[in-house]
Amino acid sequence: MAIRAGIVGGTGYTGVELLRLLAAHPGVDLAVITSRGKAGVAVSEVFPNLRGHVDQPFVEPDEAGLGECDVVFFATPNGTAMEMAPALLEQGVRVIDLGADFRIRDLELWSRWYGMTHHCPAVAAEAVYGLPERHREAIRAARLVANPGCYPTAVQLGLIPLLEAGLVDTRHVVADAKSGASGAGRQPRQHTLLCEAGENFHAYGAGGHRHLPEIRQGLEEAAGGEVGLVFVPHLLPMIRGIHATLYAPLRDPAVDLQAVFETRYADEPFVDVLPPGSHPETRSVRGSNMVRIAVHRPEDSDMALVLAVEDNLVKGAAGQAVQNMNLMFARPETEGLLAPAVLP
Ligand SMILES: NC(=O)C1=CN([C@@H]2O[C@H](COP(=O)(O)OP(=O)(O)OC[C@H]3O[C@@H](n4cnc5c(N)ncnc54)[C@H](OP(=O)(O)O)[C@@H]3O)[C@@H](O)[C@H]2O)C=CC1
Ligand SMILES: CC(=O)N[C@@H](CCC(=O)OP(=O)(O)O)C(=O)O
Repeated sequence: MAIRAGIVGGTGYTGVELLRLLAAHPGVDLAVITSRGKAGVAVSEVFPNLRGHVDQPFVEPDEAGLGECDVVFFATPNGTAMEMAPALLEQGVRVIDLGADFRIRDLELWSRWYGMTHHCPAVAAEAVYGLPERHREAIRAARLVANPGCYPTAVQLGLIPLLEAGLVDTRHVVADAKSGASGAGRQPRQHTLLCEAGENFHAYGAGGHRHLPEIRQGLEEAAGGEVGLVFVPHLLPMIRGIHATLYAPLRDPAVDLQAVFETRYADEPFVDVLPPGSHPETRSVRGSNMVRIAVHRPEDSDMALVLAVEDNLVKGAAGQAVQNMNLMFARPETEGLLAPAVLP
């Protein structure tokens, strides 16, 4: 039987990416797609790429029959899922939140970074962090999955092989990451206008970004202890893609880094460890659920240097959410996610 899926926030960038992936998924029936602003309008009228694939209308989130779904994805701003998820869970609906409401276990820390009081702490306590490469078995059984953020996915996948194996001096880890402008969402904002973001490049959040506690939580779990992390995001003048350059001081510079990464990810369908000396490009993953990783030990340095690329809207959001849904509903993990990247 097909999985009846609902999407809250179908008019945003992660929402339309979910629609693109789920419309082509053989095991999914797109039952409910919500928008407050476009209720009654056909999805394909708003998104012409979906004409002939998703022609049904958007509906209001409150009259949406979301309770009739098997799974509901929240592709909404932070703070929305925590309002609506408890009632859905009570009705037996499984929930995948693409936002950050359930990602951080320490809710005081969450409140400090997100500027809100958590609406449902008891529900938050049962959420499973949806990074399959770390929590596959727990995701299969989860009622509520906290889909990781876009930067946290790339940074964690780039560093966990080193941290799990205890190879790094964890006091001084640096994540220098760059994102395309779709990472900021579809709401118009001055800094993502073409004339502001085009022909321009800058860091932001250098003094502290809300992904810092999320990344640190995942890295500390992998390392089994504290990790001193500096994380600096940058806005790239392109639409999709994240490139993370990760610096980790090695305890033993003689370790075979290539073998460590190849062994750790040998069975991972969506992590590609590139041959030695490679420099992954964001366009090699554009539109695909793959993360590509290269590991270097630069000349005369005791650092491991990891380069990781992903599509922020796919493995960084909607693709990972579909991967999690596949696990939760005992479907093949890669179902609907194997299309190669779009190039050029
Ligand atoms: N963009 C990215 O690369 C990534 C984003 N994320 C996270 O995913 C979530 C969605 O991001 P993104 O798609 O970029 O955001 P957008 O701003 O592009 O879209 C947000 C969507 O949510 C809907 N919405 C807004 N407020 C509410 C509400 N109160 N109730 C119901 N629906 C609402 C909007 O539709 P309408 O107003 O019509 O109802 C719209 O469809 C965010 O939490 C974001 O942080 C995670 C990883 C990557
Ligand atoms: C380029 C850009 O602006 N990116 C966003 C990250 C988007 C995201 O994934 O954030 P959450 O899911 O954690 O809200 C930012 O830095 O705020």
